[in-house]
Amino acid sequence: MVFLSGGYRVKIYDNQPGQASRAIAEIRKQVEELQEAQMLRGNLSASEQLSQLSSHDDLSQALEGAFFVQECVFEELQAKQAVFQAVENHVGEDTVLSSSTSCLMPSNIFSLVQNPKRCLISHPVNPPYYVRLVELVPHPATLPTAMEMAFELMKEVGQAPVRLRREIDGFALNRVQYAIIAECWRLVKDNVISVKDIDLVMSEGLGMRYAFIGPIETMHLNAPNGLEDYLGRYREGMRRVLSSFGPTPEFDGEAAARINKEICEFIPSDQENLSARRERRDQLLMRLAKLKK
Ligand SMILES: NC(=O)C1=CN([C@@H]2O[C@H](COP(=O)(O)OP(=O)(O)OC[C@H]3O[C@@H](n4cnc5c(N)ncnc54)[C@H](O)[C@@H]3O)[C@@H](O)[C@H]2O)C=CC1
Ligand SMILES: O=C(O)[C@@H](O)C(=O)[C@H](O)[C@@H](O)CO
Repeated sequence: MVFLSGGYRVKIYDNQPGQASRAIAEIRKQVEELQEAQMLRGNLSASEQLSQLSSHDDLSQALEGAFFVQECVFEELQAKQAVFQAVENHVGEDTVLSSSTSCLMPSNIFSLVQNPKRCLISHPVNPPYYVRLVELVPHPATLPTAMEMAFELMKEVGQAPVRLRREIDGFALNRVQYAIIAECWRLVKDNVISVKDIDLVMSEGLGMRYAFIGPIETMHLNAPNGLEDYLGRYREGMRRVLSSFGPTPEFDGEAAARINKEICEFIPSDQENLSARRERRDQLLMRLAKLKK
């Protein structure tokens, strides 16, 4: 949907028979609903965007003419390795091959690829149509031209790409996200705060600021004379609090059961309720994205 909004021809392949055509039906439904709600991205109408979309049960047909591949298969290393081995047989030397992986290292994913110079990670953030960040992470052999091409493509289709200078486990987004999750989990596990309230700490606290400015700029703006002033005021407190971070908590056992019970109390886990809350989330994210323009 993001690439369609940028006016590109998009060809979908899935190795489950019928899955790609089901995706087409779902995308058509969503694109038409977005246009109805005046939330459709890009300059083309829903019908113009959908005319650029096709599904294929044959991988070579799907790849014919492709200059960029966005792999989106299961988060399983062997599955991704097999996909890129197959894909490489049907594309030109210059076609950029990218993976959506959240956490698998590019040097592992592309380890079986003959020409890894054109391979990289382009990690979106769920839901990518409304959260525009894309992390571009190079394989050790990735050419700068491949990173540059992916960066320009993502900008062109309205995403917000960032570039990592080298691969690292979890990239940037999930390293930060998991550090936050670890401390939130610990505070709830240790009965310091409830699940609902720790989520409000983010959504009504840090998230309000981080929706517009990042952590470092927040520090810079939080003290009269900028970042150095902030560090002068809070360096000791930061050191003391950070030194209290114990080992990574276990995400299972009694704490997990209790936390799951609590979240299901304020977000009932019936599918209808979850779908309604996702729809509300997406509307708010789209309004926030428009506000930030
Ligand atoms: N959905 C999202 O918003 C985000 C997803 N990701 C990453 O994207 C990838 C996909 O995750 P989901 O979106 O949850 O998709 P999913 O796991 O729901 O679906 C994966 C699809 O890949 C297909 N597939 C599996 N093996 C295949 C093969 N060998 N050839 C062709 N198709 C194959 C399956 O039939 C299935 O339709 C994962 O690596 C995930 O970490 C990362 C960030 C955001
Ligand atoms: O929050 C995210 O989008 C990231 O942690 C991910 O990359 C995870 O894969 C997952 O949320 C994507 O569905």
